[in-house]
Amino acid sequence: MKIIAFVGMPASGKSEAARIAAEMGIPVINMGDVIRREVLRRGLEPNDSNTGMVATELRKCEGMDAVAIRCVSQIREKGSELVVVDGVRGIAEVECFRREFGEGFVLISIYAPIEIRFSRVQKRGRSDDMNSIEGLRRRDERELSWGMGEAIEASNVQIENNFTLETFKKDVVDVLSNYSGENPAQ
Ligand SMILES: Nc1ncnc2c1ncn2[C@@H]1O[C@H](COP(=O)(O)OP(=O)(O)OP(=O)(O)O)[C@@H](O)[C@H]1O
Repeated sequence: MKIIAFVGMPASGKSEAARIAAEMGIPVINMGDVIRREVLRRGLEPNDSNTGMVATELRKCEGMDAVAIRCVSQIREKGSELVVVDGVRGIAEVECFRREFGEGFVLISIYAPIEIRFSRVQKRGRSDDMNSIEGLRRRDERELSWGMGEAIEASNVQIENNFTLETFKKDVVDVLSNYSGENPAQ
């Protein structure tokens, strides 16, 4: 079984990469959805402050790999040879997946500079998005405090997302194709 996870700073392009994987017919588990589901279950509005609060609380009560542990059973339930995980946020989550899936776990980091990420956030208009570059910087810091930097450093493959969506799509398809198909290269 191969598990491919995407990691990267907010708005670097992880969801876009997961969407491309889904288009290739690969099942996708979204780690952010685990948190957003919990926010709704608690009857809260799914905005940035509530998703941040619930994510912090889950990790505080259940450990830094709380969200990853919840994903492992969902990954196994897919019963697929290849599953993509969108939204690894910290090194404890990487360690959890490596413990569970060993060499079958591949981490792909996606990089784009903050100015480009902010311009994309402004166009995205998601309910938990921030409306200033300072807001994005604060979110970067929150995610870095969860070990995002170490998770990025632990990645097996890096993809830059500084150019057009077409270029990014081609790069993501190239990397994913290495791991799917009849004769995976790695
Ligand atoms: N190369 C690109 N060119 C133009 N727009 C892009 C590119 N890559 C991503 N985007 C857009 O930028 C926005 C942010 O990307 P996306 O939502 O995939 O980021 P993310 O890493 O999943 O963010 P988060 O961590 O906040 O969930 C989206 O609207 C996406 O469509």
